[in-house]
Amino acid sequence: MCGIFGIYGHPQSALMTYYGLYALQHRGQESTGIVTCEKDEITGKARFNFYKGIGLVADVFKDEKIINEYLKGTSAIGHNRYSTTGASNKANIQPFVVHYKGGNLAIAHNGNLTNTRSLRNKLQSEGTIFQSSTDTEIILHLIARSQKEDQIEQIKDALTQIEGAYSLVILTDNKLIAIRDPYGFRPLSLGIMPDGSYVVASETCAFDLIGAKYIRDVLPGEILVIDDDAIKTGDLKSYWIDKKVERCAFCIFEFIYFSRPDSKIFGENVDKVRRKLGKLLAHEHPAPQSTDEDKVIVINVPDSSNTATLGFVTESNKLGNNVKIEIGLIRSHYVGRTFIQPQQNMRELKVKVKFNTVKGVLENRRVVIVDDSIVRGTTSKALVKLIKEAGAREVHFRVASPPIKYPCYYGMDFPSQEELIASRLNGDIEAIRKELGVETLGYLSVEKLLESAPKHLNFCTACFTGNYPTPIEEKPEKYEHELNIKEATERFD
Ligand SMILES: O=P(O)(O)OC[C@H]1O[C@H](OP(=O)(O)OP(=O)(O)O)[C@H](O)[C@@H]1O
Ligand SMILES: NC(=O)CC[C@H](N)C(=O)O
Ligand code: SF4
Ligand SMILES: [Mg+2]
Repeated sequence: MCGIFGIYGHPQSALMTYYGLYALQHRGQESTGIVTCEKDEITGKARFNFYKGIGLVADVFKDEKIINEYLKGTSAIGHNRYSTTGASNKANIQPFVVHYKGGNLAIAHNGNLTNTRSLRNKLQSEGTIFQSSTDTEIILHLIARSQKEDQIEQIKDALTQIEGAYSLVILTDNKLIAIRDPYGFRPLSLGIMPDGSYVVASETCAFDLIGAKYIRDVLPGEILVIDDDAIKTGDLKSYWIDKKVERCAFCIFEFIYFSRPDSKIFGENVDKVRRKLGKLLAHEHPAPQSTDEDKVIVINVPDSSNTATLGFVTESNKLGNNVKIEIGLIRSHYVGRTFIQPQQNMRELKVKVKFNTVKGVLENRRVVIVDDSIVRGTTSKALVKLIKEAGAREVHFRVASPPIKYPCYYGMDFPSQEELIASRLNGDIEAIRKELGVETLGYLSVEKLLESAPKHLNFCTACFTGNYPTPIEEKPEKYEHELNIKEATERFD
């Protein structure tokens, strides 16, 4: 996950970044930060200002003075973090800002590197001092140590050494650079503001909020440079990462869960794909048959399964099973996404705090509940319990994605394989059904998942299939670079 944003050539770059990050809040809720580049009026020299904190965008930047007075400058980058390498602590808040032989440099990363261990060991043995326990910091050291003269060449040099998933925004004294790894795991889009300044963001919903127009995606393997020249001429320069890959591997989970339905990613509307997931789920695992006296009700798990539920219901009715869509769960909007909370004990509590049932709707009914995914099973188990307690006669669970059996090493903080319910129970659907305590359970197949997404694209499906598109010999672990694992993991208790 993680939300990244960048803007170049705008008088209110910090404010636009604030709004951009606000729209991307769903991608990371642990910490946030903004870096701006300000030109000194007299010397013309660039100065970087930054402000970062633990928490949500609106909380960290609560004091308006930070955006309006302190974070001056016409270019900026920002980051919302959902940690995948390194604890959820202050030292790991992005963007990272450094000063090196090429001037100021700031970086924000969405994704996860798969060769962090070997690179970090190598750099450390050569004397490098690390300030954080993230994978992202490695990129900075590799840029700074490059022997190349030209800054873009230094960046290219660094990128050929890293492996895994990375969508990046880099801010320098005179450029905004947007990068996507050659596999294109994570999305990154380019847009233009009405005043001609350029923006890049993880998802296009950030453009809608600030009035930017979507131009195109940053392409897999592309290093897109936006500078004063680009603003004047409209001619953006592209460079390419020197690494050939057999095929792209766009993260299909972006369509299932990560991205907002009002975004366009990988050139496709998320809403459209999500509806199709629901539609095909209705074909593969129909709701139990309704009768006129006993209509089956279908409920969504707000908000991430809303669109798939619509698809499921519309298709069920088309197929002749007259089900009724209902709002049976009410979500408190003051609780964050439970799944991205770092600690298990807090996650369970938050499911209860987050959802309540509408008893009048559920009482004595046969209920189909549609969710986008089951990871550990924490949410689903708790929800089934709540729905049964509300008096439902039967509960049928439908999942708009296949069973998650393998860990993700590319920017999704899936738990260890033992914690994944589908892996723990060896993919035995009947055993999962029993554990959830439902009458029937149906997951979408990998085949239908791929049918829902644009056919001409190549996707990563590793968490469902175990087919990792890149080498993963190192099997990176989130906390392996912490000096004090206990302290690092208990911070949110
Ligand atoms: O099996 P689990 O480990 O419980 O995780 C699966 C749940 O996590 C996500 O929801 P989450 O509540 O995190 O966020 P959302 O509100 O965006 O759906 C997802 O939509 C599932 O409901
Ligand atoms: N999910 C992400 O994109 C995280 C970015 C980076 N790997 C970090 O942990 O900070
Ligand atoms: S393993 Fe799953 S979540 Fe990770 S990049 Fe691949 S499809 Fe996305
Ligand atoms: Mg959910």
